[in-house]
Amino acid sequence: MDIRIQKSKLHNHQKIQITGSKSESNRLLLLQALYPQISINNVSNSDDSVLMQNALVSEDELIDIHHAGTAMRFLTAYFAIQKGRETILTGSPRMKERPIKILVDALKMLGADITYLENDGFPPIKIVGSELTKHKVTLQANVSSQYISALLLIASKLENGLELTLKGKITSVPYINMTLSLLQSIGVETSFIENTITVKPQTTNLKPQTLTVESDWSSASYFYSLIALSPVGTEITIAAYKDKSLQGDSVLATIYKEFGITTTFKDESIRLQKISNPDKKLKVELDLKNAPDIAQTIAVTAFGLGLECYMIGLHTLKIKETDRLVALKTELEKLGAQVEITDLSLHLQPSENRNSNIKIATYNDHRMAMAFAPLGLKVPIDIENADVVSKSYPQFWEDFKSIGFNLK
Ligand SMILES: O=C(O)C1=C[C@@H](OP(=O)(O)O)[C@@H](O)[C@H](O)C1
Ligand SMILES: C=C(OP(=O)(O)O)C(=O)O
Repeated sequence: MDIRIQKSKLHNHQKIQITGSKSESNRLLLLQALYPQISINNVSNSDDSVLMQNALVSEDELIDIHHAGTAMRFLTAYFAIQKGRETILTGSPRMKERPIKILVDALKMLGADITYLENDGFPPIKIVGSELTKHKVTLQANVSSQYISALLLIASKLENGLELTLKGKITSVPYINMTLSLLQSIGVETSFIENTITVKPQTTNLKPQTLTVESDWSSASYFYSLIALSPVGTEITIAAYKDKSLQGDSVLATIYKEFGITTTFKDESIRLQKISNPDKKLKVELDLKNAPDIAQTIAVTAFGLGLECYMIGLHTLKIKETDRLVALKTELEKLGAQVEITDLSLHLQPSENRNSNIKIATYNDHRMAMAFAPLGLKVPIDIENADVVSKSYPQFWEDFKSIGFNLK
């Protein structure tokens, strides 16, 4: 399904409810499978969380996780400790290009039995569940934090817990801290000192408890972009958010101040208001190693405002749903932008040039579709395979329509 966004204007003062964080949900679903005393409120209705949920209750040998990277990594660790069970974990063609060797090597060092079924270092993999008897492992931390979170999530079920030593510059740190915070909130003891993370084994039963997932901050980014591209005075309220978030993408509130947006927390909601237009000479400079999922949104906001934007810390973007650096450059250039990329950075030149009626390719990447949609406030635009949004935000187009977007 392609979507055409005609030139649109937002209804002011709207309120939108956003589904639970995909990252928090996928962690808590796995923890709930290990500790059934846990109940979860506001679980994400994203495809990736539904796939995670189904995989955890499935009794099939073959589990296909489609495009869900977090689920792929977390389930690799989960099935490695399901004693006596054989599981084949596979995914979409792109998933078979997303590396998993660092995690598989670490699990094997702890005693796991995992083999590659096609290409070394990549899914599909065959896992024979066993008791992992070792408890110390060192792994490279600069490729994806998901490998680290996967190990931490199963750690309290290992006989002696886990002592993880991280090598190299640690990437996407807030996601590691989110995992540790959720473990602590259910009662598991953890510590993170310098480059060593320790998780104690959980020997007693956890008490029954209900945890509430905060709404997804990466999804909130598209509303920040919308408000940034709207006239001064426009505002929107989105729910349900907390002042103290576990999600690193909550840094949006700080980043979008530069684009003239204020964020006010009230009654578990945030109100985004456009209070000024940024100076045309503004150069947006950011290191996004802690918040890689909002890079596409920010690049498109800067383009829509005609601003120069230089972002570093983007080394993980090449191994996500698509090579997001190449995808951003290709699609922004179709619209008239000038973009240079390296393996870890993107530089967008300032320009008022904006071609209209361009068809944006989405490369099976939900964030390509959602990041480019707000440009519909400036020029008519087509989004190819617009249903990719369901990977993290199935109601995305309904919500955009309800606040004034003219979609065909
Ligand atoms: O742990 C998580 O929930 C995630 C970690 C990040 O991945 P990397 O650590 O690979 O950057 C992020 O991009 C992804 O969308 C979700
Ligand atoms: C990178 C993402 O997800 P995953 O790695 O879980 O596929 C994302 O949602 O932007």
